[in-house]
Amino acid sequence: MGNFKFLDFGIIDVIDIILVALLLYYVYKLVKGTVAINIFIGIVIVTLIWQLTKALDMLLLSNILGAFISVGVIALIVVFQQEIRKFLLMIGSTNFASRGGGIAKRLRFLKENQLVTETDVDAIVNACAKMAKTRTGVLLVIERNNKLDFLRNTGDMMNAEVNQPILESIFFKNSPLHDGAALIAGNYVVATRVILPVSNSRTIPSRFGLRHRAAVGISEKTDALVLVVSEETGQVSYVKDGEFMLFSDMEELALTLKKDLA
Ligand SMILES: Nc1ncnc2c1ncn2[C@@H]1O[C@H](COP(=O)(O)OP(=O)(O)OP(=O)(O)O)[C@@H](O)[C@H]1O
Repeated sequence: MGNFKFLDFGIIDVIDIILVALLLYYVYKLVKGTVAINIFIGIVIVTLIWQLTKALDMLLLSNILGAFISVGVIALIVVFQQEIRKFLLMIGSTNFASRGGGIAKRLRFLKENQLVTETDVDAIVNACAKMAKTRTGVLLVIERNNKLDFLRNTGDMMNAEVNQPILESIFFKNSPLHDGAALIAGNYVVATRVILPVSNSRTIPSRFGLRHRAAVGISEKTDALVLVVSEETGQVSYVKDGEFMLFSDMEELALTLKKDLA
């Protein structure tokens, strides 16, 4: 019976399993669509085999796998440094720092079933719609809980209240500011010509170039929302958590943005 001690189940074991499942789910969400997903799946398989060999008392194999896994922790930190960074950012800024203020913010801005946000979403969406018609390339990053100060230094600081003409003049083809991304925090354009990290994700269709890859890149690393207008097709895309959404209905886009910013 000694061999089947692991079958004794208590409430703590159930909680333990649920927490590990949650942890695995969030790690999976972080690495989904990146090359790290294959490494993650490999680690899960090796760990399962290791646990199985331990349970079956296969000493030699379990010792070899155990040694491999303990050394592998250092390799993991190197391989997953981007994901670990995003995970810590998520824990540090999304959950604790903003929750208290979040409820007050929601109450303050939720009027008669209308979502009112600090950021002038209508000005942003109208500007994108107009620039889509004129095939003007746009890359707009909207800050949420994760601070994007590390990006501001890559471009030029600005402090202009968000409105449609300002956005149109930033991305106007002959404007010296049109290259790179513009960064919005609150209701201010805080930087232009910002260089974003480019995503290596293999799920991005090859017809999308660097502008779109940069949009996915920053949304994978932070909780920022990104709007892209393609210079080639005039297509408006909304990027969140590394996922692309193509929008042709601007009212629907405005509503989605307001919900995500509320
Ligand atoms: N890492 C980056 N950070 C910020 N902006 C970038 C980055 N990479 C490219 N861009 C912007 O995207 C422009 C080039 O876009 P490119 O044509 O490669 O992308 P695309 O996704 O095909 O977009 P489009 O459909 O508009 O052509 C650059 O001129 C620059 O303004």
